[in-house]
Amino acid sequence: MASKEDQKVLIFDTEEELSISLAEYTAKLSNKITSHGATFTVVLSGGTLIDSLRKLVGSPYVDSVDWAKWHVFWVDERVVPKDHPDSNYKLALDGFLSKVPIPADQVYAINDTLPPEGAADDYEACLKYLVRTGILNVSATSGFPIFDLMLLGMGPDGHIASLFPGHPLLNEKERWVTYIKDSPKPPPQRITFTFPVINASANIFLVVNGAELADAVKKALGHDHNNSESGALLPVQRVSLENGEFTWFADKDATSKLEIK
Ligand SMILES: O=C(O)[C@H](O)[C@@H](O)[C@H](O)[C@H](O)COP(=O)(O)O
Repeated sequence: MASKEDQKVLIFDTEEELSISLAEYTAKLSNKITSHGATFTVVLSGGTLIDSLRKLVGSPYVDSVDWAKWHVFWVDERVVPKDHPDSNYKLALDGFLSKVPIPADQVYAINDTLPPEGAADDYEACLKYLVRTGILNVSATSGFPIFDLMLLGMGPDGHIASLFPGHPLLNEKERWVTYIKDSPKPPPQRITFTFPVINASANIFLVVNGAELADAVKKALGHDHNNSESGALLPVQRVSLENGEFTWFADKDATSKLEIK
């Protein structure tokens, strides 16, 4: 295990071992929260994250989790029909949600009949309604919603959610949910949580697998992470939890350029 001041980095020899640990950590966190009767609010990413969650829907974890208390959201979503191959909702339904008994009305997909602007407004309104009804807590300091767990992936350019390097959205300070129409990662039209919401999370598990992420991991976690000479921060480096725990789940390939002390 390595660590940067406020982050924990778990490094695994194989992706298989990573996925087992991810299931174990997720189930443990869920049980810790739901055993007190509370709901468990979980935010999913797209991409390979859903495959990394595969052990959670198998024994022993699938039987230990109180799925009835889960409320599921997306940190970003492509603005396509929910049955489209590019939909993060479809990806999660096929690979995860269809295998566990989370009540359908506790799974919050975007309104796929709206354009990006409307879909972002609608999703933000949904979150604000859930704050009013007590499903979501808000930070007393920032006023942004606090999710119990965000399960994130990262791109080779260090993007998380649909927050890409150099994009003005990185600086959004007011909105909870916004939209992008020129995503460098196809498809171009998406909605995404903003950094104030991501940074209000109680827990982030960031899953990084594969050698193609090694440069971004080195920049984010390496000893020159202050980037004094290597330019602007990567989006992943803008994760700075107000009052939460940020844990990296990384395989050996993704951390191959780190000098582990
Ligand atoms: O909608 C998306 O595309 C994801 O939310 C995105 O942020 C993803 O997590 C990263 O691009 C990593 O994707 P991979 O896991 O497929 O590498």
